[in-house]
Amino acid sequence: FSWWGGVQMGPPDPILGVTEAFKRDTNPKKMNLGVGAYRDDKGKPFVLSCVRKAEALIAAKQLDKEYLPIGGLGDFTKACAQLALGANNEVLSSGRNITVQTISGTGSLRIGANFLSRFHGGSRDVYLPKPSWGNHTPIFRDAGMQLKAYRYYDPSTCGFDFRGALEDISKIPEQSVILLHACAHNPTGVDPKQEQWKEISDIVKKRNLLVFFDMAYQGFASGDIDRDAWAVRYFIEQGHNILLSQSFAKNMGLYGERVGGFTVVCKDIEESKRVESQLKILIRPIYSNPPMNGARIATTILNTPELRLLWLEEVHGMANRIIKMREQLVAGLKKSGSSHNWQHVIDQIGMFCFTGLKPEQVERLTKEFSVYMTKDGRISMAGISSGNVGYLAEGIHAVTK
Ligand SMILES: Cc1ncc(COP(=O)(O)O)c(CNOCC(=O)O)c1O
Repeated sequence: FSWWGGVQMGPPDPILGVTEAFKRDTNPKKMNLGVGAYRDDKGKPFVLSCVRKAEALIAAKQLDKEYLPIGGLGDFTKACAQLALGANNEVLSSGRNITVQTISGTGSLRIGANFLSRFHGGSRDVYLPKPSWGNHTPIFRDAGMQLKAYRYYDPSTCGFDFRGALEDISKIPEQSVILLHACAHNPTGVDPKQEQWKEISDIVKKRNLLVFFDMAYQGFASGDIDRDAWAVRYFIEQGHNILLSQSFAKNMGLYGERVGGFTVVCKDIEESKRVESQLKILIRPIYSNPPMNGARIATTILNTPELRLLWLEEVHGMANRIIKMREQLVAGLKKSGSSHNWQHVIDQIGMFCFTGLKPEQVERLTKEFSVYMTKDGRISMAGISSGNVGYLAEGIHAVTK
């Protein structure tokens, strides 16, 4: 007897599906520009040496395996909030934030979505940039929120549709939730300039919107942790009591360790205690308490001066390699004879580049050159190395000339 005759075969995840197709390709020149995970210049996954050193320090302590509290490792949540807000941020000294350890950035977004669904009386509507990270939609939808969108990417310039964004945001009903990518927008790599963030902050305040910042790439975008957190800190300074999700997947390379944090900035410490109590009640029946290993690694790095310094060098190094690949790809396109304007490849920031390739051009690039990427023309810059950037430039030129 079948219990599950009614279960349909679901579509493969658009991002992870690309990797499956890549694996099946036998072309030795094949390139996987799909998944957003950093690779070094040899195309290999990269474990930061500050992580290895932290692991050795932790192992030497012979710590026990007792449960963490529901909200996670206390030293981690403190260091996580300090990293995002800056150590001497008024929010931290007045204790009006509550930060819980989550199952990486996805877990943080989902806890935030569930919290909104249960406690935000304002509106069920969450406004995402158009486009946004593919997983944002099912995360909020499955938590019972309604998804709406505001203009963000301008295909005609492969840049930021600032006017369109302001126009749409100025029409968002009061007390709706607006999701903002703090830096390194996924999938476009397009970030507002600081002057534009200031106007966005003003209009968001005028519309009395609840801000949910997703900061999955702090330090990985520009190479500077303070610069990448500028928008988050500016909005808080302007009086927005934000929600914030953080991930250490990319900036510490802790992908599979699932290290993240969720922060609610409250009116005062009394409110933060009430919110904390409800976050614990929400988390307990989902996974009870979070995994300790990755949180211990991140905390050891952040709180050990020489490891923190080493981390800052290594995250700067990762960002720099990506920026260099952007420059080399554009140089390669010019050398291949392309007459298009590829400036957006250099102007965009973070793991991804929205090339502007049309689906049929993506199709040809895959068929004729075994270059794999998502249909929207997004490429993960991390998949490019000094060894294959020339080949990629030839391929993109061939399908766009
Ligand atoms: C904007 C954003 N938020 C949150 C996350 C959450 O990441 P994690 O749950 O791994 O911390 C990610 C990770 N993206 O995954 C790479 C890809 O799109 O191919 C992200 O891009």
